[in-house]
Amino acid sequence: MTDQDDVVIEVAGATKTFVQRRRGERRLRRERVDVAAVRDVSFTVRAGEIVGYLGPNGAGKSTTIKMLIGVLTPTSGRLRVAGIDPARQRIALARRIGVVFGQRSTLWYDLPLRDSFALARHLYRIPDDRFQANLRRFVEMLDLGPFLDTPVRQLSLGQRMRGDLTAAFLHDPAIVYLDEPTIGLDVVSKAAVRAFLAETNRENGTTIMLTTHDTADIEQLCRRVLVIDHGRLGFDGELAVLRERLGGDRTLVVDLAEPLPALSVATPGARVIRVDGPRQWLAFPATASAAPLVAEIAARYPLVDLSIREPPIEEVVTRLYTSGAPTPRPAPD
Ligand SMILES: Nc1ncnc2c1ncn2[C@@H]1O[C@H](COP(=O)(O)OP(=O)(O)OP(=O)(O)O)[C@@H](O)[C@H]1O
Repeated sequence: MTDQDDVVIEVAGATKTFVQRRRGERRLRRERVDVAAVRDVSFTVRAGEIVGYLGPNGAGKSTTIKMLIGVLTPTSGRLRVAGIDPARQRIALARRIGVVFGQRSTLWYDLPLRDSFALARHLYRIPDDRFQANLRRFVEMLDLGPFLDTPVRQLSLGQRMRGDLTAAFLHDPAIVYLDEPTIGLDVVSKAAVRAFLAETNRENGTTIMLTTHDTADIEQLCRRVLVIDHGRLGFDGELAVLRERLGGDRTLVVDLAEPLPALSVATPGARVIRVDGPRQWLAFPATASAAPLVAEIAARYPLVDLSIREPPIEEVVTRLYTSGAPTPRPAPD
């Protein structure tokens, strides 16, 4: 199998321009304004990847996903999902994909959860053995047993989201798009959603594209991220690379044999930022190796233990959005 055979999502030079009507300068009449929501975006996703699709509000994330599921037709460019042109063969594509929008439910509000699943089975013509096996597994993983007979409108947001996830995965889709799947959930539900996504990706090889503003989702699920801003793809690569490029400082935490005043270190860019008894925190550039700093401290002070902390991903993403788009980088091979 060649690398190309593995590609399940292909976006080549996709552009989507909306016409918006705005009041003109002299407020006499509304003017037509072209808004390029997505501009010349290209990327590919391989089978089995979990990709985080990030960007500030209005960046073009939803527009991209809507083109990928065939709801919007691109103004120009080419999209292929599982070999299918989404806008032209939306129905054929529906069998291959699942979609979860955190803010909107695909479940039937007046029906018990179980009936929404039965409808999905009917709609997607899921073979009975497959349906039963998937349902059993997902209900167990997401702890949905106690709610199966509850009408959806009586479910909490977290219970409803777990129901939506089940509905999206029941027909064994090859690709699932999730738009803010953990928005508004408590920590327990967030953890359940993330564990479910990680497991279905691992066990079923489901390709997952995840739009989120929750940096813990990214941290825990996505090795690769795409960052879009003002409709343009600004970064495509590993989260670790993004962090390295924009991360600012890492922190070396050292435990000394005794409490000491702030250590005086000569390693360029390193400085003590906090002292608490025998423990001290030293910031040093994320792009630098920790080795010289560790060696210096070990040689000059009674070092007992150490650990290195990466900059929080929140900080990295904020930096990315506020610093302008970094140099585009081709998708990793
Ligand atoms: N149907 C539409 N008609 C006109 N303009 C639109 C339409 N849909 C989106 N836009 C515009 O396109 C741009 C991108 O919107 P999009 O919804 O794709 O952003 P987003 O990255 O998903 O944002 P958010 O994080 O807020 O959901 C915005 O400027 C938005 O106003």
